Formats: sequence, C-alpha cells, structure tokens
Amino acid sequence: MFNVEDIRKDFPILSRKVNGKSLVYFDNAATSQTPQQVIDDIVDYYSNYNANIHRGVHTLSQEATDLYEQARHKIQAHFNAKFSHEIIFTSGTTHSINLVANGFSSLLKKGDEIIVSALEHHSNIVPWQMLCERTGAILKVIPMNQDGELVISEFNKLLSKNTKLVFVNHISNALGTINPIEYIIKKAHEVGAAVLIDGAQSTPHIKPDVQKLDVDFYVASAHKMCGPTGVGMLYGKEEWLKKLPPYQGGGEMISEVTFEKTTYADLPHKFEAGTPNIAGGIAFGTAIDYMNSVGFENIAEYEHELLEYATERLLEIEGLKIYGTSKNKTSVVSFNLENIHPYDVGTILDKLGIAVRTGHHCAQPIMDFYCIPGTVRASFSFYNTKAEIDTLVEGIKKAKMMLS
Ligand SMILES: Cc1ncc(COP(=O)(O)O)c(CNc2co[nH]c2=O)c1O
Repeated sequence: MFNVEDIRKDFPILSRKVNGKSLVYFDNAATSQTPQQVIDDIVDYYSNYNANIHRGVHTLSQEATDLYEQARHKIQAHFNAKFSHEIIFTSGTTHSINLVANGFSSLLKKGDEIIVSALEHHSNIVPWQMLCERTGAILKVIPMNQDGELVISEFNKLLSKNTKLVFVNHISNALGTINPIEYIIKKAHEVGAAVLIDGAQSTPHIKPDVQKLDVDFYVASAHKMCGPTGVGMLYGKEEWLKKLPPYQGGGEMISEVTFEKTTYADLPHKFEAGTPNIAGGIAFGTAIDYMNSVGFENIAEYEHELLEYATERLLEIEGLKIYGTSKNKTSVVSFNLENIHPYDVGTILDKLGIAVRTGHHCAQPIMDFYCIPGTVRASFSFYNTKAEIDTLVEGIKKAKMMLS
C-alpha cells in the first residue's frame, strides 16, 4: 500500500486554498487531478520536441512521432490490446463513442436493435439515438432498480436475433455502480451483437483487459485517469475497425487523394484525421505510467476504504439519502439532504473549500427514475483522505443547519 501524504505531494493543486480554505477535491468523477510527472512531460514536449508528427523528415518531427507512438504502445499494453493499431487516439470518450456510432450508420438497417442501459451518461445515449434516427434502428433500454443496478433479467428478455449492438458503461458516473459487463458481453455475443463498453469511470479505478473481456469496443478519457483533457482512446477489435468507414476526412487518414477517388490509410490512422493533441497523447502515456506506479490493486483497496468510511459517516446525518446503494460500486457517493436542493448544498460546500458536483451529472434518466432534479455527488480518488471526508461531513451539517 502507498503513503497517501507522499502521493498528495505529487499533485500541486491539492495545496491550493479555495475561499480561504484548504481545497478538498471530491469531484474526481468529473475529472481527476494531474500529477507533476504528467505536467512536466507536457512542458517538456513543448520545450524540446514540439513538431507535427508522421511523414516529417526532420529530427524534431521524428522525435515527436516516436514519443506519440510510444504512448500508443503504452495504452495498448495497459488495456492488453492485441495490436497497437487497435488503439485509436481521440479527444475523449464522447468522441470515441461518436466515432463508433457514425461507423455503424452504414452497417445497420431499419428494425435492427441497439441496447443501452438506464445508467448511461448522455454521451452513451444521444449518439445511439442519432444513429437510430439515421438508420431506422430501434433503441432498447435495460432498466435499473432502486439500488441503482441494472435489472439483468430484463436485459436477457431484450436480447433477440435483431440485437446488433449493446452499449453500456462499465461504471455509472452518477451512482458508482459497477455493471456485470462480463455477463453482458457473453450474452450479447451469443446473439451475434457487438459490444461497446464505456470505460470513462472504470479506468481511474481498475485496469480492464480487453482481450480477456472479449469486448468489441472499449472507450476512455485521459482526464479521468490523471491525464490531460482533450485526449482519450478508442479500443476496437481489428476486425471491427476494418469494417467501420472513416469518421472524419482530411490529412493523416488518407493513402492517396485524387479528385476522382481517395483511398484511406491503414489502421490506426484511418480514424485519426488532422493534427492530433500530440502533447496530450504523450501525457496520456505518462498518466498510465503514473497510475501503474501507484498500483491499481492499491488504488482499489484504498478507495474502497474511503467509500466505506464516507458512507458510514454520511449516514450519521439525519435526513441524508444516498442514491446508488449497490454492494458493487466504486468510490462515488451521490446523496441529497431532505427538502434541500443539491445546488444549494454544493454552493455552501464550495464556500468551505469543498468541491463536489451537483445536478444531473449528464445522467438525466437516472434522476427521472428517482424523481429528483439531481444529487450532490462526492467522488473520491486515491489521493483523498479520511480527514477530508470528515471535513465534508462537517460541511454538510453546516449546510443542513443553514438551509433547513
Ligand atoms: C460514464 C461516462 N461516459 C462518458 C463521459 C464523457 O466523457 P468526456 O468525453 O471525457 O467528457 C463521462 C464524463 N463524466 C463526467 C463529466 O463531468 N462529470 C461527469 O460525471 C462519463 O462519466
């Protein structure tokens, strides 16, 4: 196990004051914080290697290309992809999902069925609704229960020979629920459907093995796992990536362009049009190195301790209700105080230096299910502490006293 005080020294921002108080950062499900090692590599790139990549004959371009492609190999190794060309750099999870959705526009026909879940982030709902509008495919939804878990018996009933795609998140951003993706992938493949797993919330906590999962697509954002914003990845099985048409046209993604006809580049470049976020891609690799140096088993064990402690302390507060009570969840606690709007609680906590997320968390169907406008979401990471949780609890008690 690691020493959390030593870890916290890696994150300059954690020494900040907010409204005169020490920052307590509990909005990690929105974006994680950035260790000095990642910051240094971004500065190092722009200080010593900045050049456009691929096809350059000059040294700087070659060095930048090598760093970028080394990052791709780091991502391949981390997710245990069979080939590096199965890793597509994108601007993040939303871009990755839209790339796949766009690709299936030419592969689906009227009456085909797409299954998503009630726990999805809007980024894993709206692109599929748009795809259904384009193709006449039908969207089906796996329902959720009061604990914030998927009703798997209903999933089994939704599956049929018409099911072509099943797209669910690994972990719910709003509730922290860990979904049984191994089972979902197995059952979807039994009817011949392809599966995309939205890993935006799982990759900060666990190390998915895409070959072991046998998943067809897996997506993630660097900024959720100690990396920079504006860069993410799409893993796709080679056979699927070869089937999908390009998402964007332009430089990098071509083999030959004439006004009569254009031929496309091989994987991965077919899906990487234009100049990418080079520094971001390199820093994504650094972030993966950093998280692996801390150790995902250590992270999971420590964050589970934080979750248990936070849940126990929060439930001491009369009138506080937690949403998302699955036994199988990561370090996210969504809650409300009776008859108090989440925005008001969040605003008071901010005055105390405590950063939480309030609102629907881009998961409005979940809020509709619970008949609430939103929640206060506290999401913990391996650099948070039990003392910070105590500060949160005191802050909530203050908010309750002021707002009741
Ligand atoms: C499950 C899930 N899918 C997709 C996305 C979109 O990721 P992006 O493309 O990197 O923005 C998010 C972002 N979730 C959140 C962003 O801010 N608060 C959140 O809970 C997410 O949690």
